[in-house]
Amino acid sequence: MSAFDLAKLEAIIAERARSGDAGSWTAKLFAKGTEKAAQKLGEEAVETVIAAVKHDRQGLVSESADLLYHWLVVLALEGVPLDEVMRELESRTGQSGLAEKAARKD
Ligand SMILES: N=c1c2ncn([C@@H]3O[C@H](COP(=O)(O)OP(=O)(O)OP(=O)(O)O)[C@@H](O)[C@H]3O)c2ncn1[C@@H]1O[C@H](COP(=O)(O)O)[C@@H](O)[C@H]1O
Repeated sequence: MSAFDLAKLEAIIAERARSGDAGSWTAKLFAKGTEKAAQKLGEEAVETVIAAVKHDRQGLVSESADLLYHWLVVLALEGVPLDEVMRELESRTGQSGLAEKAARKD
């Protein structure tokens, strides 16, 4: 299991965004804003789907990494911390999550 995780990538993205470094893809995306970053996110999602349906295992790994990176960039641009998404996912697990889901259907 890799020691790398999405929280570490989120921290790297925040640091690179602040850097304004001309050689930084992250800084360039931040300068262009949510619309461009969300467009890239959509492209990476489509490329991930294509790799999956082609059963291209290495492509699926590589496109998934691109997808997660661009997803975190969009979250950061919109001021949504990764932890908020994790808490949302957590709320959907176990009994309390199921109870909430049932309540939403009423
Ligand atoms: N994980 C990533 C990551 N995944 C994808 N990309 C970049 O996303 C870009 C877009 O991918 P595409 O396949 O669409 O490339 P492209 O065809 O050149 O792009 P367009 O022509 O469509 O604009 C590429 O330039 C990739 O390098 C990433 N760029 C950065 N990171 C992480 O962010 C860190 C900081 O990077 P910089 O901001 O570049 O310093 C890195 O150390 C990595 O940890």
